[in-house]
Amino acid sequence: MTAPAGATAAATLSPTPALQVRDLVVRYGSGRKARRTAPAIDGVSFDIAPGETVGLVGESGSGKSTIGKAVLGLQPPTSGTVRVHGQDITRMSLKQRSRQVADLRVVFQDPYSSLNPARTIGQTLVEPLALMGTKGDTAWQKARRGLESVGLPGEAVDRYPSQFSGGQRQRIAIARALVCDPKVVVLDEPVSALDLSTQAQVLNLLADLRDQRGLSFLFIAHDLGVVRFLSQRTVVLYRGQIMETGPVEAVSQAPRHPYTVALTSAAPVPRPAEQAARRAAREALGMGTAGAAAASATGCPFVPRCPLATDVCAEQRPPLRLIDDNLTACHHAERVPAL
Ligand SMILES: Nc1ncnc2c1ncn2[C@@H]1O[C@H](COP(=O)(O)OP(=O)(O)OP(=O)(O)O)[C@@H](O)[C@H]1O
Repeated sequence: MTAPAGATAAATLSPTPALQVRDLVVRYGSGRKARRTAPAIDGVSFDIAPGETVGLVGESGSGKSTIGKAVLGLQPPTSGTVRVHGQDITRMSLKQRSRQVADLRVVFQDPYSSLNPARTIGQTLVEPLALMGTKGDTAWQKARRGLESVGLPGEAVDRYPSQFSGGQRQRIAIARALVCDPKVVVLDEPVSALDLSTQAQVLNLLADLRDQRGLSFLFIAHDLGVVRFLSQRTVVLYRGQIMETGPVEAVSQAPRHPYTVALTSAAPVPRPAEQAARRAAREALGMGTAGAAAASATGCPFVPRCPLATDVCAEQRPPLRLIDDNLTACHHAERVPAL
């Protein structure tokens, strides 16, 4: 596999991906100002195979949600393509997508704002079905079965969102996403608004539904631990570019890129000694308080994190070079001492 130039690295390529993102560039705004600012997404490519879950991780502002929005048609890409089962959906309007692309659905982060409080659960579930041409009793039966498939009683169709807990609302949001039998679901931080025990229940439910139905998930999350639970592969994003991709265990346990190491070290850990070691690792990479100041002074996200880099790069983008097919890194990265 040959990765495109720059920071782009295509994840595993399957012959008929459920979702294919190619050379995606997204710039916010318009006109000269937009052209002068760095793109929010800068040449991202990855595939998701049928039945596969790919975890998209990165710190806040790295561009995870922008990729999710571009895939869902909520943010038009500046260039690049998004294909669902081979169908190029990049230039379709939202209306066209909702009618033609039954294969693609989303679960958002916040179960409190993603459900309309004025509608019953049943009305919320039959709406996407009606758009696809399923109406009347058939739609209501599907809605009841949809609720049962996420562990809620079918009679809940007559109730309102305010009558449910956060975890139950997220189950309803999952039922709404799955009621049209999609093949690909974008999960945009689906458990980050939930408490820990509810997170585990919802993750288990998602894993079961994926395995029963052969679903493909693009699973967006900050938390590598959460990603590890559900995903087969991980894509690590930083400043709109892919830094590292690979099997989830390899990326979590033996990250090859300094940014992934730092991201792993940001995940909460239970033991104080381990926490202290990880904090030291983050400082060594310049991702602690001191490093953040240096990074913002130069605009280069990697060189200030490399303890050996005294000849600080003045480039606005990281001086990336290809180490192998799946990995790009700062030219100083290999000199960062092993942690
Ligand atoms: N509507 C917008 N207009 C202009 N810039 C935006 C807009 N939405 C996002 N951005 C910028 O695009 C970049 C990527 O943002 P995005 O929300 O995709 O990141 P993220 O990784 O999802 O962050 P978080 O985890 O905090 O949600 C950021 O620099 C952000 O400021």
